[in-house]
Amino acid sequence: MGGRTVTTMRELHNLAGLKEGAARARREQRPVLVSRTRLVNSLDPLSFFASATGYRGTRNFWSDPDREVTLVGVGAAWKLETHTREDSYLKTGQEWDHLLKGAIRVPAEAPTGTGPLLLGGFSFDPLAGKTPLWEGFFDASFILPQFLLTVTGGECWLTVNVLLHPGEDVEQRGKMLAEQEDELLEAAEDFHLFPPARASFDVVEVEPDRWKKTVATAAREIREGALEKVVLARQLRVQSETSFSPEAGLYRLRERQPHSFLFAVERGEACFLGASPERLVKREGERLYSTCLAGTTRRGEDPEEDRKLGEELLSDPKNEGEHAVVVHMIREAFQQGCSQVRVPDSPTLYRVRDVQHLFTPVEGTPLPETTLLSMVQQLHPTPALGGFPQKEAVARIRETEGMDRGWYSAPVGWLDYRGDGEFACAIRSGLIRGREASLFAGCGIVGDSEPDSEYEETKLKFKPMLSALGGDGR
Ligand SMILES: C=C(O[C@H]1C=CC=C(C(=O)O)[C@@H]1O)C(=O)O
Ligand SMILES: [Mg+2]
Repeated sequence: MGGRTVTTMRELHNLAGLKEGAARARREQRPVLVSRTRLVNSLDPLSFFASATGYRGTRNFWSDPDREVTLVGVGAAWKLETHTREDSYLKTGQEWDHLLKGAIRVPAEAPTGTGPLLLGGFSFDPLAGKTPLWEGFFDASFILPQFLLTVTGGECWLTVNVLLHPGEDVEQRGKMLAEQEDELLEAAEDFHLFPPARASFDVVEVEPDRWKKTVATAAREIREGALEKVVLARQLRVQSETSFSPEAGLYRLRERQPHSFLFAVERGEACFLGASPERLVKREGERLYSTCLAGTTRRGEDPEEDRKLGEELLSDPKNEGEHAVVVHMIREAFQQGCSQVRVPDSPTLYRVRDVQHLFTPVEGTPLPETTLLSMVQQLHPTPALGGFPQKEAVARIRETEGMDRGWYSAPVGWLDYRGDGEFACAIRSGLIRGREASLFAGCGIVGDSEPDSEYEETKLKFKPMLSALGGDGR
């Protein structure tokens, strides 16, 4: 009884925004976006993701390492999917701005991470050849979710987005949305998340010897001055007898990688997911943030060894070199796009479950013409993912890596109507499609890189995803 009354009230409330939107759509003879945001009962965002089974293929999950904002989008009120060549960042921004013109928000202001926002990302290199592996993952692919759950500041918000076309029956539309919304929330509330069981699967390393040779050649050419640094990645092919599940993967990643971004991008039958410790760029009003994360060692068996390894990393010239190239490039990009750029003089350590990295945060105040996406364009790929100089390094990866990176190490994240949002570098990640998965890991190669130790480094970097698939964390 009570539930029905609330729904009726809400339908009336919804209708106000929808009617205004419909009138505008009719007047301007174009689609108008209406977004309504409201507080809902506390929900586990993963339950919301997992129970939205009717929306498979469009689901997106995102969380920053501090768990300040967790976003789960299901369904698509609008999609942007392009295989463009080089201007996909700016084109995405233009299309988004166009859609937002005349958009109606009820209420007009709500917390960051609510309201109309896009979830998705970009491919690593739009100029690279495409293979069936990444089918469904465009060079730019963003979804404005039909339903967006936002967990922030200890509260849960639900945003419903609808694109109204001229002449649409809003009463009918409003009724349908309210029903779908109720169904989704009820399903999420009733859903019980259980720790997923261990899984067994076969792992095949794709041409590890060839990869080591490519590393040796790259290091030699770097010593000869061809370029300063290149990041070379390799792939594991995983096969199981049963289908891999994105929700089980996210569950394990959330448990085991508390200091990383968590992301899952579902497109069609496939899901790209991971737990990356690396921020590409974040915009929050008048602040822009990035991080330089490059240079790696393992975790110790005990606190003493861990500390010792960390100290060795901080003073190791090879890793310092790998890191310094990244700091140099990101600092320059910030100096072009921002004022008041702040970069510490020396790196500290960033520790996650399987590795420790050299870490330098970067901060600035964006110039008036600087947008989140213009910074993505400036930065991606940083020398932590591509190399330096950027164009030469990416061309080198395209020619020699011999695999389709797709979205691995590319920008993945979100962007809202205010121009705020955040993109992570999609590393420690993998693509699952039914009973198959492809995992990716790479290393920054510099002049004194040794193929065997870089190979060991990739083994550590595969661990989060092997364990996310249900392996024992080999
Ligand atoms: C390219 C990856 O890591 C980058 C990020 C941190 C440390 C790195 C390194 O030490 O080589 C890499 O530049 C990856 O995990 O696949
Ligand atoms: Mg390294």
